[in-house]
Amino acid sequence: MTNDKSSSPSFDDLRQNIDAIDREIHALLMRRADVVMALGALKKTDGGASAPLALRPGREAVILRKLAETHKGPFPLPALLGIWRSMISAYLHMQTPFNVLVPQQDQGISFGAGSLWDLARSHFGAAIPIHTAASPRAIVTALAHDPTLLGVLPRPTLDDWWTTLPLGHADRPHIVAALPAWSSDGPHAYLLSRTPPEPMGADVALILVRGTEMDSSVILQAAHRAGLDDASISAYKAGIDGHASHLIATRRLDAVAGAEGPLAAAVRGEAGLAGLFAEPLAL
Ligand SMILES: C=C(O[C@@H]1C=C(C(=O)O)C=C[C@H]1O)C(=O)O
Repeated sequence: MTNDKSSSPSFDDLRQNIDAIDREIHALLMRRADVVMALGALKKTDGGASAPLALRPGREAVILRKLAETHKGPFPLPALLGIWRSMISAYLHMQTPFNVLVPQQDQGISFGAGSLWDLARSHFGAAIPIHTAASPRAIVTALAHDPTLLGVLPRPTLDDWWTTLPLGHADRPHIVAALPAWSSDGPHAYLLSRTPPEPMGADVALILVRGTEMDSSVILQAAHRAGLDDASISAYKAGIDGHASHLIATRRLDAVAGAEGPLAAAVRGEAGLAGLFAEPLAL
């Protein structure tokens, strides 16, 4: 028989199947919420680490990387990663509420091909509040005053906000992630947070050097002498006041702390870690 009901499930059978799976997914999401909240409570009591933000950008990057490595089958990996990004942001917001700032993009001001708002929305998902700020620099200032804010900033070659990052004390805005989390052509934007940056496995460290040295090759030579053998200048800005800022990228995280002294000496200025980010996944 060709229309044997037992061998080919009906529309109803299949839809009931989907409903049962959806109930399981929902129950698992609620279970994950309980665990995340327990973790959030632990973060508040453990060693007095009552950070205003529970954000762990390194852990988030590791979760996505593992997902990309183990995924098989026809369901599109970007869709899967998008679900996880949205999920992680919502859980983070349950632990410690936060707001995201993106710079306003008026007509004529462009921070790259896409809009930073769209980039932020797809990174954080539907549930996270996003607001505009007057400028990228205004976001750096806002974060310095409010540790529950996150900022999505344009690439450093498109705007000089990075020259104003404070250096020195630990509780200051850092670059903690690159957006989007997966990309065929590298970062389009950086995520700024007061959360201290943490290594996550496939990282790029960014060192900000501010001083009087205008020649980037002098800075690079100093970086190489300091052990940053792969260092490259990722952005450069000369001021009208005879001062220049350089942003140096390196994967030598082990050498970063020691490099700051020699770099500061080379520019007769200051040098410090501007942040760390996980390389976007190249799918
Ligand atoms: C759950 C945690 O807190 C946040 C939420 C995460 C998640 O939902 O997986 C991951 C990292 C953190 O940003 C954690 O620290 O593990």
